[in-house]
Amino acid sequence: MADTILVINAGSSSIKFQLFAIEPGEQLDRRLKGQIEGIGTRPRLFANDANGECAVDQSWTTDEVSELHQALEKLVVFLREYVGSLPVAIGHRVVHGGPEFIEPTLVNSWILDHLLRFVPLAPLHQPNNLAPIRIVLERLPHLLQVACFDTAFHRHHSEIADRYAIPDRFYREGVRRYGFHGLSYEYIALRLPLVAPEIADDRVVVAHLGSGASMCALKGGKSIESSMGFTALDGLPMGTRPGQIDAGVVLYLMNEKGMTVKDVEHFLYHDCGLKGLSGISNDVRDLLTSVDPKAKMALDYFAYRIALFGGMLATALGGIDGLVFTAGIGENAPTIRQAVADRMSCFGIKLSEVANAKNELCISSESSRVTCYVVPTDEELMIARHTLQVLQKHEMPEERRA
Ligand SMILES: Nc1ncnc2c1ncn2[C@@H]1O[C@H](COP(=O)(O)OP(=O)(O)O)[C@@H](O)[C@H]1O
Ligand SMILES: CC(=O)OP(=O)(O)O
Ligand SMILES: [Mg+2]
Repeated sequence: MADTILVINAGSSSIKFQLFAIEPGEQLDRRLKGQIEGIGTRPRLFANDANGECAVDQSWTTDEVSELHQALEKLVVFLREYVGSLPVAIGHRVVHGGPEFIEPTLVNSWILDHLLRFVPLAPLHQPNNLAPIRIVLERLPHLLQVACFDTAFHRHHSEIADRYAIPDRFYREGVRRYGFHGLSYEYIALRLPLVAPEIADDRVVVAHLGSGASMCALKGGKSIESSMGFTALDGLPMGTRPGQIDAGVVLYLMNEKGMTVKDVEHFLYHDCGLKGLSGISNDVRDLLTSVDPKAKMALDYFAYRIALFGGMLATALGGIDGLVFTAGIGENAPTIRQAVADRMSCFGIKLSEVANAKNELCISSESSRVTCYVVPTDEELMIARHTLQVLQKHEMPEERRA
């Protein structure tokens, strides 16, 4: 079998993974795609092979797999049996790279310790992103591991976009508007010339709507502004996170409600967003099928905020030529896309009802001034590409390195 790259995207309750073979001509060929989901609730490992056939579908009790480490053990057992050989490298999604990590980086224990410093800035993601790296470093120290950062794609924002209106010393120590979902936006930016060439070089707003949700302003394929900031709490409302919120609310919770810092952190990451607003669920599928008026209100609120941020990003771009929807909700929920488009009709956005209902690639109507697309994202493929590039540099003799 060809050399392989394993990609791990370890989230708050799931580990997504993909295995790519490195074919001649440095082509990446997907061999496996799967996840362990429901860690701590209904743990289940499933994966499909390159033909979309089921490679594994296995469930455990919560006693057997109650947390990420146990899920990783199960994944290793499966990969060892199914694949046999070790990958030549593992690429990891790491949500926060802080001010320094602006490109994919080969990890050693020094780098890992450095990345641990960003745990407070991404408490829902960073510990889980780093846990598999630590385990592999301990057990297989010679296996190359590459960290690919969600923040990196946004690190070339202008200073004005990167700042908060707080004293400069905080900016210098790293209190900046980083932005996230960069691997997804980078993938979309690379797809646009292939699937939407007429807007790829222009002013495009991309809405990554998944469990975490954000929007990005792309100018000529480069990120110039994001709805997210210092942490992945800012911007759009999400499954369990509120998005933009007056800092005064946090002060109120602490001063008037006696909540501790930890209470507030838990509240903002786990109890707010669509879940808090609806009191029903954080999952858009549940809200779309619910007849409860609160579900409708939460979805209206979601679409309203997406449209508001769309307007903000269009201003940053000096206009808007394209609107792209991606990730779990963006790719699969026509009703949400329609509600966003209706609220953004002042920009000349008009969807084709038929194309939108079918989740087609181009969903705008002929009369729309802005071309609208649904472009499925692939953060794992982006990570595999980065990992391969780092691998190539690493393996090249010193004198041939750029
Ligand atoms: N068919 C669908 N219709 C509406 N929403 C969906 C559908 N499928 C998935 N989703 C939404 O997508 C979310 C997950 O998106 P995803 O991009 O996989 O997020 P993440 O990678 O952050 O876990 C789910 O929580 C659900 O709300
Ligand atoms: C950064 C972020 O919110 O990621 P996710 O969508 O995976 O939760
Ligand atoms: Mg995600």
